[in-house]
Amino acid sequence: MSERRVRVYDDKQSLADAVAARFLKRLAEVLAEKPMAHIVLTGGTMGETVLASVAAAKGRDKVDWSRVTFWWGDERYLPSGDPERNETQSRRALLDELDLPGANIKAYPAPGEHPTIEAAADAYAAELAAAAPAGEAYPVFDLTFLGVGPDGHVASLFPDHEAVRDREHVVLAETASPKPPPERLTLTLPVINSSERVWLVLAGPDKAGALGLTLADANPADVPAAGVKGRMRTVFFVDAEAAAEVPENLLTRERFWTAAHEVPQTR
Ligand SMILES: O=C(O)[C@H](O)[C@@H](O)[C@H](O)[C@H](O)COP(=O)(O)O
Repeated sequence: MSERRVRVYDDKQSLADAVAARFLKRLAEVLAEKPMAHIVLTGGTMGETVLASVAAAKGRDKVDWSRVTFWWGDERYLPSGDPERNETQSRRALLDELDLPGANIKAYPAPGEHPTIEAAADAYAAELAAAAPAGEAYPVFDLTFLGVGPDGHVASLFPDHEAVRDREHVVLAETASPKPPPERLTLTLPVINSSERVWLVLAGPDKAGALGLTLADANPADVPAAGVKGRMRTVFFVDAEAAAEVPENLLTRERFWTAAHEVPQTR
């Protein structure tokens, strides 16, 4: 039974630090149960801020990162190494600091690697299938991170765009993104929702409307974040500004976790 929670923190930095601490703890719990964890990262400033907090976290090196595979929910279709690529930003914030085999970083193709952007989407779908359990199209994602745009978009699934309604494909090309750059690759909503847990991380007053509509169960075609539902848990980690339009009874107000939540050793 999937449960939806809203956890509110005073400000953007304590939000990012708390999500980072929870991530390391959750990762240790996953690795106590299975040989490889599959994590889906997000682009955007909050996604990057959370990764920077993980990089700075005391418990970071207690994790056996060789047992973690990183995917992305979407990617800007830009040349490899472009500073605007989600992969570049995730590497800079965290991944390049970890003792992590390159094969564990599952980057989307860049322009030129395939004849078309649609072929690039198919190539990433094939990579997901290659890492999947027999007969499945993609791995079991233990945790998917998502940022949320002011219009309620998640990954590169934008309001009223075809991709947000698609239930057939695993990866799609978006060629008219209202958020630059226009060309992107994205997981579809069913694939995002196949995740055991989805954590949406939002900060700032410009997200209050989207969060309010999401929690009021708006139509996902209009507010894609409203269509997000992890198999076990869906948690919105937000700062006080983003929570401004959420009814108090839906909020769990938290202070940043204390060091009491140590990260168990998995190395
Ligand atoms: O490629 C991207 O831009 C992201 O995947 C996108 O979905 C992002 O997460 C949201 O736009 C929120 O971005 P912010 O956290 O910067 O507001």
